[in-house]
Amino acid sequence: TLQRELMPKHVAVIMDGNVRWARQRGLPSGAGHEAGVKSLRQLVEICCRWGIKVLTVFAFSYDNWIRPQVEVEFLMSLFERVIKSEIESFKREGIRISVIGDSTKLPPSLQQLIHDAEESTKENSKFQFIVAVSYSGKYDVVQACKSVAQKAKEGVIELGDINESLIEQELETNCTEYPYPDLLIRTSGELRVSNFLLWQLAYTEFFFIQTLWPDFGIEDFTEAMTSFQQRQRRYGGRKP
Ligand SMILES: CC(C)CCOP(=O)(O)OP(=O)(O)O
Ligand SMILES: [Mg+2]
Repeated sequence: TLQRELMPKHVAVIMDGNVRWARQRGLPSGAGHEAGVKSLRQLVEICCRWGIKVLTVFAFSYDNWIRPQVEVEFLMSLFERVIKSEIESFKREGIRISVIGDSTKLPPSLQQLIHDAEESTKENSKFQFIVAVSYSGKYDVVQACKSVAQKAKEGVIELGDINESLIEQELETNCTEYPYPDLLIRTSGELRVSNFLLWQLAYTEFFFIQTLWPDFGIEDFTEAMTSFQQRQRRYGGRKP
């Protein structure tokens, strides 16, 4: 059984398999994404109940912009619908929502919705829900380095000042006090990171599961948690 004191602080999830789930049922891709929203809402509830502090989900990769326009437009409208339908319950449940990624590519109405949702929940400290939308792990590192380079150019810092924490402060995960996921879960059997968080995953435990995201439920999450709680994290050290 799971032990509360061994719960991870920060869980990251690559929600994958929505389209395969839909195809298996002879449904359009949108039906898979709609079903995926239910899995996500359920996971947020469980994380809150189990005392996890941060959940980061990969909702739309910067590389997903190459998908068929009809699917991209469906996803953009789905994100709007979900924020509108969930924002009040997030406020009630003390959930802070943060969005990371290149928001400039999002429809202006979605950008506005995200801004308002972040503003109206930024004081909530019980649980932080980070949604990566139009996000690229490599670009996150690039923009952080650019900020540091700018400070060096302005003479605000010396080259000798540049270290890991200076760069980490500029990463898009600087919106949370727990920027490093303890556990990364990827569904649907794919065994890759797909340009999600990169720097932040340096010492993250990985858990891969065949379940397609729309089918992911408390049994799957319990399996991931059980596996995580059995891990010995040595951060480069060796077995005693
Ligand atoms: C946008 C993203 C969360 C959707 C994840 O599922 P997917 O569209 O990659 O589905 P498939 O891997 O089954 O093609
Ligand atoms: Mg996929």
